[in-house]
Amino acid sequence: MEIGRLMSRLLGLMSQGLGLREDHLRSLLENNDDYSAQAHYYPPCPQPERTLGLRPHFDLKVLTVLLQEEGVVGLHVRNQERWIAVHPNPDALVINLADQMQVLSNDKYKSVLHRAVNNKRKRVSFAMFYGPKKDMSIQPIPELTDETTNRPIYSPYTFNEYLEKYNNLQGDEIRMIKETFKINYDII
Ligand SMILES: O=C(O)CCC(=O)C(=O)O
Ligand SMILES: [Fe+2]
Repeated sequence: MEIGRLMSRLLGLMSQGLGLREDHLRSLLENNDDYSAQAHYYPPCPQPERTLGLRPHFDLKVLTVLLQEEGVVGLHVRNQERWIAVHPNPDALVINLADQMQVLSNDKYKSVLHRAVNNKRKRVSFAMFYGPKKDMSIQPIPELTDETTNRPIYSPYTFNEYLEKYNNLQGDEIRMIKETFKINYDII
């Protein structure tokens, strides 16, 4: 399956980027992984500046592969207090780094805050979310932490616990879930 090959390659490169063995993330997620997909249809909007297609969020899983329709810009990523438009490239997929990758990497990688804006014309995008099964335990990879300068930033949790917190949070604010699992070293 093509998407499986792409994931395997990405996980290999991301493991190397962390200074780990190439198969580290792959073997962590092997037999613990899960794919889901979502198609988005953003209808034509007469006053696009007055609404959002998707409000700012972090993706929940590990990595997201996004296919964007050509000719219309909708995806914005947050970078240094600004929104940057990600122009569709017919020969490229967009890969978004999601929350569980940030936690596994002990914040060496950062999940990306993003949103989708509307346009006067319709837009379609297709997202494939790659992540852990619900019962997988998530915690900073021990090889990336120590007891001095690289202390683990998050305590272990199951992906299901993360999802429950996500589902229980309401309101329009950006949902900051991983932050609730941060270890407070001041009170230990
Ligand atoms: O439509 C887009 O470009 C963004 C979709 C998205 O962020 C998501 O499905 O999580
Ligand atoms: Fe997203």
